Amino acid sequence: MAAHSRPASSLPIVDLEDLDLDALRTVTHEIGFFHLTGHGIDQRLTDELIATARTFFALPEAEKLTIENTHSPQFRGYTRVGGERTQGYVDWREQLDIGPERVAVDQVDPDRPWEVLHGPNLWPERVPQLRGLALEWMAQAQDAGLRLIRGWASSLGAPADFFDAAFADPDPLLKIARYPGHDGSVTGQGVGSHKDVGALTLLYPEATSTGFQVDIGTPDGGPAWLGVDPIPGHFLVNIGELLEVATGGYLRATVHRVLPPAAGTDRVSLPFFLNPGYDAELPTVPLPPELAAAAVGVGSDQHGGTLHARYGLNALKSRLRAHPNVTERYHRDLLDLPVLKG
Ligand SMILES: O=C(O)CCC(=O)C(=O)O
Ligand SMILES: [Fe+2]
Repeated sequence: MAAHSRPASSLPIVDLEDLDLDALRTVTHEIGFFHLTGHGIDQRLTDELIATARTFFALPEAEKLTIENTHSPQFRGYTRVGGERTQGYVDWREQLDIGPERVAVDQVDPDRPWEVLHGPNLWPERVPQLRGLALEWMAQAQDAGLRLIRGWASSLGAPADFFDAAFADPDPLLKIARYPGHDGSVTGQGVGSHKDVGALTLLYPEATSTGFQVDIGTPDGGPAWLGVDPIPGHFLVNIGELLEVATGGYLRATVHRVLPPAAGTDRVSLPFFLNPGYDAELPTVPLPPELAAAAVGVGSDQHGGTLHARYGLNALKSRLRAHPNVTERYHRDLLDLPVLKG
């Protein structure tokens, strides 16, 4: 446990229907996390997706492993409990990773190694309704995310469409995650502390779920974990490293983690990562002087490495680290690429 732990309390609420740009900018500068309402994502669809995800996770392990990500050079499909790493330590969750349905690239351009991430999803035959539900839900989440992106651009004094070109053909990622209850004997890590690597994350946690924590930091730079309880019907939103880079650190990509739920319970969540296309680079926002004065500069990733403005590099670096089994099987050659070492 971190030295500083605080009881669960609420983050500010942002209403996307009636967006207060000053409030949006301030909360993203100061905390980097908020609850979102007015998002327009159909609650019945969300509930149905969660229920269908639970049907999938309840399948026999052997059935789920028919779509294990070890069958996907694009890191799509199912990750078994214990199959993922954050900061080198094992995470205690199982998940399905879903991206845009694309054709795999035959001849990857060595200057654009992230092309290895383009490809098809792996869908469970036994739960055929998952595909349509997940893709429809992702489309709705993407609409909400793009409205937020325009809000941030406007709130920083740039034209609302400042980032639009980078999101013309985006590469979002939906993780459907389940954290099994755990008695702490193997690990205390549901998912370890990290910043998200894309532009922004819309997270839907089930209303009763516990264990999500945000590092709001102590004045002397130490960790201070704030437990965040879900508000029914709301999403939790945070920005990722790309928006931190694009604003010289004015907007904050904040470290967060999930603790395993108590033994005998579990937690299902839908983190949706809205990202530009892999090839795209987010343009740097020319901040007005009063905001530029408060920009702290860009931090490093959780390994002390460089944050990249080009999403493909950030994404590939994080996928290679998080899923060593897929990396080992298909992408050993990429580990030697100088651009991915930093
Ligand atoms: O499942 C959650 O609640 C959060 C997961 C998360 O932070 C992530 O996958 O990046
Ligand atoms: Fe995250």
